Amino acid sequence: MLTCSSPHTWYPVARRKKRNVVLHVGPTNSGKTYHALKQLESSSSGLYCGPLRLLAWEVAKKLNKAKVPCDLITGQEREEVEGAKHKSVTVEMADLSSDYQCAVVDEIQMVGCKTRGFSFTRALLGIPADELHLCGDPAAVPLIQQILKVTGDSVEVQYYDRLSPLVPSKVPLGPFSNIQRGDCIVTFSRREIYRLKKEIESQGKHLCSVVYGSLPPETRTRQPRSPLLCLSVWSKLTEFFLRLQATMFNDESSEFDVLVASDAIGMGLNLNISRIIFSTLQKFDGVEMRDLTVPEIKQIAGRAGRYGSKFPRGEVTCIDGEDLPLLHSALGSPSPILECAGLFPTFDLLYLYSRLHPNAGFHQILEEFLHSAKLSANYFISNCEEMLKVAAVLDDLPLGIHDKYLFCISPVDMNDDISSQGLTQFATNYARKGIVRLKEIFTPGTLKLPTTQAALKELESIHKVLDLYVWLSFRMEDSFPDREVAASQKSICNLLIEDFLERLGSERPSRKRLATPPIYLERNGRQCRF
Ligand SMILES: Nc1ncnc2c1ncn2[C@@H]1O[C@H](COP(=O)(O)OP(=O)(O)OP(=O)(O)O)[C@@H](O)[C@H]1O
Ligand SMILES: [Mg+2]
Repeated sequence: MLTCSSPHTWYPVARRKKRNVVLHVGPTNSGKTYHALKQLESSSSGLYCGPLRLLAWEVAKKLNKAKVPCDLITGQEREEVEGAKHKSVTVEMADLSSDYQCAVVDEIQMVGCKTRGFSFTRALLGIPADELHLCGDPAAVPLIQQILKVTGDSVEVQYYDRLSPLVPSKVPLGPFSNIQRGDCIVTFSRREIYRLKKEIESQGKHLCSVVYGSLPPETRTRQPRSPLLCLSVWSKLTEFFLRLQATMFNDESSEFDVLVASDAIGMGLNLNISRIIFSTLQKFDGVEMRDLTVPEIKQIAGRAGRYGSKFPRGEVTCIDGEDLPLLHSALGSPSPILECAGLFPTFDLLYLYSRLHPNAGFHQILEEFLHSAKLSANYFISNCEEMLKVAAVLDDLPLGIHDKYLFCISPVDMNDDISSQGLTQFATNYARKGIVRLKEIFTPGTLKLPTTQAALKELESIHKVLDLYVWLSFRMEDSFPDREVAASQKSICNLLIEDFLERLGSERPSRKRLATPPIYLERNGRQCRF
């Protein structure tokens, strides 16, 4: 029986090194990432792993600006820079086969996340770097030290203090006329985000940028909208505008001086926010409505008053006065100590297991592996329900185990009929012909502006299918050759969804016609898993 009790042995390349691990820990806005990046910048080769696509972008931009050529790699995009020996990636994309002089894993407390934790654990155990810098919450220190006891690495902890004050307000926001330049209102439903934006803009004093996480990071442009126009250029344009808009809120001369965002902004980002205003301290977590946790409240609040920004003092408050006691107590409490880190078997391990059970299907292999996994107290097995559903579908197809593994970790939403049908179709066509043309499942140029909630939902599902195609095209380039078309249709989907949401029950504010730049961040871990 194979066990998961020694996951550090899954990564022999990293184990051949004695890594110098430095843990940079402290409150938000204390310079943890800054100091780790300084080391990265001065190294001959390096890797930055972040939890968000925009953070990976922020770091790539910073390094390139400092004349350190740096590639950007996320689940959905690759930008290679000539001569680059550095890479900035979303953590799921970390390449464990190359040697690095220096690597940074940001927001390392995410090892404890139910859905994405295993990717942080994989990076923690598997990056073969001489120097490994881990940035995050002090609550992760005992667990990381425990995990690294068996790796032979040296571990040093550096503590940091907040660089600029963060002041919880004694009073709630009050009327919306109290909104000021640099405010960021945080809420958790997309409908609420657009409602708040409309309410703020109807006061006639501010224009709002929008950031949320349920869609991938693309943004509206006011470019001509014909799907026939420059298909291959379209997705690059939206990517460009995302970045332009991400910097726009930071720009003092910009008219978009207020941000309305979901908790997708709650990690690491350095935006010019003066005050965080929680519209609520409750969110739906996919299963139930619950209060935000202490770390969530602290992370989100920590976006206000970033050191070096034009707001040297951050403030935080709520719309509802009844939320203030929870806000104050959370900001005054330490995060609970992390007990265990997420884990998911590597392909090599599953392959070995399948050799021992040659007649078993992939679903059975995965299921038995998960049942028999004996974990040390430091780990938990990540939630794999979705993957088991995919494995059950794939077992009817003549696919190799590596292909099955790849489809299983893809960003499909098996609870969405259209998305799961998309996956089945892609896998079937791939098994039959070895090549999957997009037009076999989707006709480009047929996307329409939704007029009902049902049509909106359908468009969101189509978006997921296109997203899946793009994801697969990055891993099986020859077999999924229509990436450009899929990516541009995906961008058009985003434009249409956003148009519908902005129109939802609202007239545009009379002050001026908006060219509002929404910014979508990734929050769904499955989006860029690998
Ligand atoms: N010594 C320094 N000199 C100049 N700027 C700094 C210094 N330390 C930090 N900064 C700047 O302060 C801001 C906050 O730093 P940083 O992003 O490293 O904080 P952090 O502790 O990683 O916060 P979070 O927990 O939110 O990720 C950044 O814009 C960073 O560039
Ligand atoms: Mg940071």
